[in-house]
Amino acid sequence: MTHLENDIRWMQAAIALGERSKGLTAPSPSVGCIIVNKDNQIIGRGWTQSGGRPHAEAMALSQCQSLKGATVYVTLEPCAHKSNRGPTCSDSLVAALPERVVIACRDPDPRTNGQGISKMVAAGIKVECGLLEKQAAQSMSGFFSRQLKARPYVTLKMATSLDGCIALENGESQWITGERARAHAHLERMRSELIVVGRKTLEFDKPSLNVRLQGLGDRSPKKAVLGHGEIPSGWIGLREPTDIIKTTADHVLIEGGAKTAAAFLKADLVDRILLYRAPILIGKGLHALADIGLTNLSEAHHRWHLKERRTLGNDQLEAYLRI
Ligand SMILES: NC(=O)C1=CN([C@@H]2O[C@H](COP(=O)(O)OP(=O)(O)OC[C@H]3O[C@@H](n4cnc5c(N)ncnc54)[C@H](OP(=O)(O)O)[C@@H]3O)[C@@H](O)[C@H]2O)C=CC1
Ligand SMILES: Nc1c(N[C@@H]2O[C@H](COP(=O)(O)O)[C@@H](O)[C@H]2O)[nH]c(=O)[nH]c1=O
Ligand SMILES: [Zn+2]
Repeated sequence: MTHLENDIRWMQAAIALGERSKGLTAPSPSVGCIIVNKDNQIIGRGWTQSGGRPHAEAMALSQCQSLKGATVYVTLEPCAHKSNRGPTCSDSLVAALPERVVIACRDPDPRTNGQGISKMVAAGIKVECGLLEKQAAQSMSGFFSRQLKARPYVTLKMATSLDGCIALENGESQWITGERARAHAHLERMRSELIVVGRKTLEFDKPSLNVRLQGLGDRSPKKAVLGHGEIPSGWIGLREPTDIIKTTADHVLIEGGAKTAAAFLKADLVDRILLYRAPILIGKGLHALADIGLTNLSEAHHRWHLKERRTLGNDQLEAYLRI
């Protein structure tokens, strides 16, 4: 394995650690950190804890005796700002003095942005930034979206038939996709702070919108309804799609129906589409999307690119990111 391949492997592991707390840390990012000694063995692992503290680096550092000759892999630039909620990670790293710190993404938060790197460089630590930057930024998508676009990261989920329907004409939609696809969708719920459905879906499906995966029930997010009627107890009411900006969520999952999905697309608020497609035909049913205001076919192209494709039982999942 080359030096670069080795760095990539550890950074991928750090990204996977950060993903563990996605959905739990808002408004903080879910950072991952791995520390390896001079023999390339793991001596510390950390990820941002629930509520945003302790930070990933603090957790990983607490497991190490000495960082002599060590390399720290971290998905986000170590923080440089003072907080009464915990130590400043760049100061902690300067005190621990590893040989190298490899960072995926520079922190866009102005309290750190470059200052964490400068402190460590000034202390004589070799610092490299930019390894697997895109992949790491995707793992902290909600944080980057709030910092750079001042809104949460929005995923639209649709469970369709082969012919693009999400329900029969009479509204029946449970179930289109099979158990494995639905379990995967529950993992997506777990990584969100808020799930949104439209008023018709609320009335017709009476959905639970919780995480029904063994041991992960406490990772169920908040739920919201888009519309103008009464708001049931325990739900958040959204009068229009842009109301998600006012919530505390960094990752929002839109679970439909057709009018709600179209409303978020029309408002240009969708960053990612999860298309779960079952091998069934519905024919005269409810099409996945209501009007999105398209007047010209050329406007529809070059908006989405396929990021991932996988088989889940009998169903297919395609994940698309906005271009
Ligand atoms: N297979 C799947 O993945 C899914 C299937 N479904 C199915 O979809 C069907 C329901 O879909 P559909 O009929 O399209 O209804 P929706 O669930 O999308 O709800 C429509 C309502 O949402 C509100 N709404 C929509 N757009 C806006 C907007 N821009 N601003 C404010 N409020 C808005 C309105 O509420 P109001 O009238 O209060 O103003 C509207 O009546 C059901 O049969 C359900 O089973 C649902 C989810 C997923
Ligand atoms: N029909 C359908 C889905 N429907 C979505 O799931 C909601 C029901 O959630 P819950 O009550 O928690 O099970 C429903 O209102 C709609 O948003 N999802 C899928 O993965 N596959 C499916 O075939
Ligand atoms: Zn920190």
